[in-house]
Amino acid sequence: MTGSATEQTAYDVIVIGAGPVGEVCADRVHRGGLSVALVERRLFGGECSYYACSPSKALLRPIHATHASNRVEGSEGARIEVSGVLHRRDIWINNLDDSGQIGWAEHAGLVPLRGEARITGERTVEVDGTTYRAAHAVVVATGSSPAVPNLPGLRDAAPWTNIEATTSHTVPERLVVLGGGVVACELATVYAALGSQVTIVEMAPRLLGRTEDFAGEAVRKALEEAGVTILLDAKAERVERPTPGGPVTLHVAGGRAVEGDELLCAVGRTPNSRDLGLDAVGAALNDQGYLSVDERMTVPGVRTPDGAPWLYGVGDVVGIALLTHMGKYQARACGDLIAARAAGRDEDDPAFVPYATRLGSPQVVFTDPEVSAVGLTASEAQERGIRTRVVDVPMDAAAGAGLQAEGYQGQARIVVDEDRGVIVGCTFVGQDVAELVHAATIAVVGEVPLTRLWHAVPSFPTMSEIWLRLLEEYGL
Ligand SMILES: Cc1cc2nc3c(=O)[nH]c(=O)nc-3n(C[C@H](O)[C@H](O)[C@H](O)COP(=O)(O)OP(=O)(O)OC[C@H]3O[C@@H](n4cnc5c(N)ncnc54)[C@H](O)[C@@H]3O)c2cc1C
Ligand SMILES: NC(=O)c1ccc[n+]([C@@H]2O[C@H](COP(=O)([O-])OP(=O)(O)OC[C@H]3O[C@@H](n4cnc5c(N)ncnc54)[C@H](O)[C@@H]3O)[C@@H](O)[C@H]2O)c1
Repeated sequence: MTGSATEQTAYDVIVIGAGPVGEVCADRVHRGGLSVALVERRLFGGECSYYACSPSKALLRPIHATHASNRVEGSEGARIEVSGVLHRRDIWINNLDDSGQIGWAEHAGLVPLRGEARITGERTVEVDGTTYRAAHAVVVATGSSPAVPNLPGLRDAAPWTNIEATTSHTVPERLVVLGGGVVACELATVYAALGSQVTIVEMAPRLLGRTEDFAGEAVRKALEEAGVTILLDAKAERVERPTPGGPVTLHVAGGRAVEGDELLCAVGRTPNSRDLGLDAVGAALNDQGYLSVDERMTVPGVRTPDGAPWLYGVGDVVGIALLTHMGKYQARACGDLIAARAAGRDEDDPAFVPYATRLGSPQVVFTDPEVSAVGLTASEAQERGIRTRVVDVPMDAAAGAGLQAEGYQGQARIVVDEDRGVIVGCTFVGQDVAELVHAATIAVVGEVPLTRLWHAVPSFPTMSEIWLRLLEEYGL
């Protein structure tokens, strides 16, 4: 605690938003010896813990386990039990009770404050009418919300977003999904397995547009085999829901109409950057509304009269990588930097710059097949002018994949920078490929020369032997 007259309302640092990113940043700052207030308007733990990562993955795991079991001779017959799957999800989101998360914050030495925060001046934050001062820094970690586009009739139709789709206790008979990105594909996998008749309406020509083409194609094929109808190149035009809670119709360009019992809107995110008072202190938002920060997660141009930076942004609200693990990476770097600056220590330590994002963030899409990838796709590497060589190998080239499932299907790709002899991108598609991506991340971020990587021998008979096959195919 700093100061005396304002002793009850002053902290060294105030972190706004207690999602995973805000929590990690606050913890890191506190470990650096500073007092921290952590403000949350909804649930401590954030979107990720209650409406995004945790519930979606809790719902998907039984589906993956069942499919995996049924693909192995001798263990067929596993089946989904809907009530068990939903119960497991409820346990993972603690029935939307955040007391455990608040307990963690208190135990970690943080001061949790419940309420809506707004920046009202230099290092000053108001929370539901009470003003708090930060001696050193304010961190904006307010995350993002589901985007709901201005499609005629859409808002009036009360569409589901990830919030309803991850917490529902009922399974709609027919679910229309607007969008074909990560949220759409994962939640279509869930609801198709729970028994819904699912239709995906995506305006682009393919699913999972940010991944390698073969990944989106494999997921499309698998979803169709699971009974999902997929409309690509489909421009949604308007929505009708004459009776609240009744059937909902999505009209698509060309005269086609799709009817469902619920409509899930999964077309991206909107940063929670408005109504925070950011303009008044000189912070800039980019054209999509994300808070602009420099490479040290510091908001440029916002300084104390002494010239000290005091405003920072981390996580979804800065829009650099909308992923929990990448936000937490920013939070660790930012929290340590704030503590160093407060102590007058050297701020040039490279650890304060989360530079690995530039090389490409790792991501796992938990569809079946899974897609795990890091770094650049082949076309992104070519667009950057890198002299690339693309190496493709079917996943069943590794004996471990064949053991994992009868008739295992999947593909692995590395994108090699030929001038430097290092991998700049890697994608795996197939059952259980999630855990393969960290080795790829080490290769990409570590910029490990292929000639050195050749000496990293994968164990027999694991799926990791795909690395050996990729290097052999490359010519090593
Ligand atoms: C369905 C779905 C599944 C996902 N699955 C994954 C996954 O498997 N892996 C992965 O890496 N990423 C996943 N993501 C992305 C991930 O959820 C986000 O990247 C992550 O939640 C970002 O964390 P954050 O702390 O920045 O923001 P959030 O989790 O959004 O938390 C921000 C918090 O700030 C609070 N807040 C906002 N404004 C204020 C204010 N003015 N005052 C006080 N509090 C405020 C909000 O209430 C919220 O609790 C998924 C996203 C979705 C939608
Ligand atoms: N497993 C994971 O890591 C995971 C899981 C879910 C979400 N996320 C993160 O959350 C973020 C948001 O995911 P998302 O799926 O909402 O967004 P997204 O940007 O990944 O996909 C949105 C999709 O909606 C389509 N679209 C946009 N407007 C449309 C319209 N009017 N009609 C039809 N289609 C339209 C786009 O073409 C795109 O394919 C992602 O950036 C992702 O990184 C991560």
